[in-house]
Parts: sequence; C-alpha cells; structure tokens
Amino acid sequence: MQQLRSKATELLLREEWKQSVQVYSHFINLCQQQIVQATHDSPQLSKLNKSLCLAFSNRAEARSRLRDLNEALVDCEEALKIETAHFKALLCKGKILLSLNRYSMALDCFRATLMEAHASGNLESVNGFLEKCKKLEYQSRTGAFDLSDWILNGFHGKSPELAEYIGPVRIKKSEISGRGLFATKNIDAGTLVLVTKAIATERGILSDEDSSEKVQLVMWKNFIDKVKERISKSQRTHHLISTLSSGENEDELDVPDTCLFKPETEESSHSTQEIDMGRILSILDVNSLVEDAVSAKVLGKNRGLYGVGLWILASFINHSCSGNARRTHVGDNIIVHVSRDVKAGEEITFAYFDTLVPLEKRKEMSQSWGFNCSCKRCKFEEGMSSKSKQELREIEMGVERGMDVGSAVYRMEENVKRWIVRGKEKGYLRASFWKAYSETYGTERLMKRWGRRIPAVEGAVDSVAETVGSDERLLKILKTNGRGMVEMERATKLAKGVYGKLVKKQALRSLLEMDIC
Ligand SMILES: C[S@@+](CC[C@H](N)C(=O)[O-])C[C@H]1O[C@@H](n2cnc3c(N)ncnc32)[C@H](O)[C@@H]1O
Repeated sequence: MQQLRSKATELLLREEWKQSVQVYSHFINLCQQQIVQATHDSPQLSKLNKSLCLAFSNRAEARSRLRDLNEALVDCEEALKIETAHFKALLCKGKILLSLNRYSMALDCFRATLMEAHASGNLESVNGFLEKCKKLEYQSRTGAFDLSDWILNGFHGKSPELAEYIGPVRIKKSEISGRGLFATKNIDAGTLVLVTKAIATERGILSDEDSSEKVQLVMWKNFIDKVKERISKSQRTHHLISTLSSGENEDELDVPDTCLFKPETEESSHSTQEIDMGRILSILDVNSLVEDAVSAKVLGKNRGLYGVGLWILASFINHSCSGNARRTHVGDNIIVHVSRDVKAGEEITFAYFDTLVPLEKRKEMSQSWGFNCSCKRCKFEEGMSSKSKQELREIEMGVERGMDVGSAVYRMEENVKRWIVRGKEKGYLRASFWKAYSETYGTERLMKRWGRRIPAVEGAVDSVAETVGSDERLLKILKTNGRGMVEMERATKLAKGVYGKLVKKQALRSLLEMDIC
C-alpha cells in the first residue's frame, strides 16, 4: 500500500492524470478492504481512514483535470464523509462546482476552507477563488455584466470570465415553429436575457477561399468529437442536448422546464438513456451556431478566426426577419440581449442570417437553413398583392443592375405612400431595401439629388431599428450623416441595442470609434 500510494502521488505530481487515477483506484480498493478488517476504534483504523480520505481527494483532483467532473465530485463527497472539513477535498469540490457554474455552492466550499487555508499559508489562493466566485455569483443572480475595462484595454489578455445567467425568459410553444424563448416581463433595449457557456466550440483561422471549405469540414469533425466527449462524460449534458430539435416534427416536441437549464439543477434526475449518435448529429446540424454571423458580435477575436459551437438554451431561440435580439460572443460564452424594447409575452428572436435584404433573398437563406421562414415580416411581404410584389421585384432587380439607388429609394417611398403602408410594415419594406437606402444616405452626390425627396436619415433608421432591431449598419449611416450631439445620443441608444448593456458609456463610445461596427 505504501508503494502504491507513493506511485500515485508521483503520477499526480507529474500530471499523469489517467495513470494516477488508476493507481489511486487500486489503493482505495485495498484501503477499503483493510478498513473492513480493522478493529473498531484502533489507531490503525484511524490511520487507514486518513489515507483513504487523502486518496479520494487526490483522485478527485486527477479526475477533475480529466474533466470527469461528476466522478471527481463523488470522490470529494467520499473524502468529506470521512473528514467533513478536509481542506484538499473542500478546495477541489469548490473548484469543480465553480467550473460547473454552481456558484453559491462553490462559495460555501471555499468559505469552509478559510480557517485551514489561514493555518496552512494558502489564504491568498483561497481568497482568489472566493473573490472570483462572489463576482460570478452576483452576475448570475443579477445579470449585471460589465466588460468596460477589457474593452477599454483594447481586448488585451484573456477574455473575461462570465457567469451563466438566465434572465426574464422562459421556453414556450411558439407560433413560428416548435418551441421558442419568450419574455416573462417588459424588457428594454440592451437588456441581457441570457449568458451561457458553450457545450463545445471549435475555432480555426480561415485564410484563402480554397482551403476554407476543407478547414471548415475538419473543424466540424473536431467539433462533433468534442460534443461526443462531453456527452459521454455527463448525463446532464446528454439529457439537455436531447431536449433540442433535430428538425423533425418540431411542433410535437415537449416544452422543457426552463429551470432545467440552470446550472444548479441536479444531475441525478436524468435517465441513463443510450446515446443515439444519429439524432445527436441532426441536433448539431439544426442548432450549432457560427460565431461570425451577421447578427453576432465577436468581441476580442483575431481577424479571420472562425468558430462553431453549441449553446443549449440559446438553441431555443427561433429566427425572425424582424428579430428583437442579438448575440455577442465573448470567449466561449454567448450573450443574448434584446436589440429593441420587448413586451412581456413576446417571443425572443434573432436573425440566423442577414435580414436587411429583400424577401426572395431571405427565402433562399432560410431554405438553406432547412426551413421556410414563417415570421411576421415574411408573412406580411408574402401577403402583399401580386402587383405590389411585382413592383418590389422590379426595384430589386433595378438595384442589382446598377439603377440609381436614390431613385430606387424614392420609388420605394412613393409606393409605400400609395399602398398606405404604415408603422412596422413600413419598417419591414425599408429594411428589405436597406442597401439602397444606406448607399443613398452615405453618398453626398446622391443626397444632393434625392435628399429633399426622401425621408430624413434619422426617420428611416428609426423605423428600421424599431422593426428589425439595432444593427451596426444603421449605426454606420448615422455616424456618417451624424449632425452633432443629437445623433451621438441616438447612436449611443442604437449601440446599446447592438452590443447590449455590457459596457458603460465610455467603453460604448470606444466601441463606436473602433469601427468594429
Ligand atoms: C435552433 S432551432 C430553434 C428552436 C426550435 N423551434 C425548437 O423547438 O427547438 C432551429 C429550428 O427552428 C425552426 N425555426 C426557427 N426559426 C424559424 C422560422 N422563422 N420559421 C420557421 N421555422 C423556424 C426550424 O425548424 C429550425 O431548424
């Protein structure tokens, strides 16, 4: 036993985790056998128990390094059954709970180690964990995230650690398709609705066109392998992924309780169903997101970096061509915020693809995603009279063939008046032809010619932002046409919709100036 113990410790120190787990397991077995045979209350029994406790906590450490977190947690519990305040076991348990995003339970563990940490000279490192844990626990409770410092430092260093957070939203049946995410109260533009960590991500640099497809294929394979590994190591992950749509009979799928996705929800209630890899692959096909989509901001990334990932709760968000939310990626986190004011009960939707384009283009895009878009904007545009649709197609084709974009905007506005299209619907049509609007507003020559016959830039920007949500291209036009402080204020409001309430005013201005929008 002595030899086994030394060997296991040596392997642990050499960071040979797998072998160390094996040797500790052997040692633990022997130790448990001897405990059964030892005399009650004997000094030998207490020595054996001490060794067993340490072995459990060391095996927990090795298992946690291998990301076998659940097994590692069980080991910590075993160690703590023997010695309720065992420093190493408590510290290891705290670290595991922290990486499982169970902040308040982790906080309890770190607090329980404080006395021993003080006595053994480990106070500084324990305090480090405590502070981190407190910050994350606060974020996950309040949704108060602040990336200002990181942004003002030019995204220097590692991306900030963010807590998982579920805001005022719940999963419900959707009129669009299957299940969707819905606001449970009125939410104002920029408010965060969720922050979740990816189950797995895969990133790579895409260089020239030729190699990028191959690189993407390899990345997709690696990504699938990572998801497989995560599923094999956690029944909870497997169960949560299984709640997602595989694209078939979506309207018949169960509506899971939103609480299920809270990190604190216990593992034990899940069945040990077999992994159906075919279904998992379909689920990944339907639900994986790329990080550099038009509707996503990726903060702090290098140019050319391409990433794919699976974020479970965000996977319940349906697409809409008049979406009210956007996503931002920071490290492995997805942050979803509303990009315009949202009423209680409204479905939270974001754009899977660029929606500042005409209906036909959007139809092609949604079909390439495997569905026919049934959002309100598409329904409205499809429901217009065939004469009006023909007129819109002509303008669209005219713009494609190089027609004067100013005259396209003028024709659009005249049509909108003639067809008596008002409010939101006006915004829908302007959004469909935004390319022509933005080129007109952004070109001095065109503004000289058409400026007085078309609406002011602010009005057009507002109507589009109110219907399809804030977008960096709207911001850009405001910036080029901006006239002093009023536009700066309007731009700041729009920027909140683009980036979410993640930064204070100064950092928001810095983002605006960086021109990443
Ligand atoms: C990421 S899932 C969204 C959540 C899904 N509705 C569910 O019940 O799990 C994507 C799938 O939802 C459906 N979907 C999303 N947006 C849609 C839309 N605008 N129109 C029709 N179907 C949509 C499509 O079947 C798509 O493949």
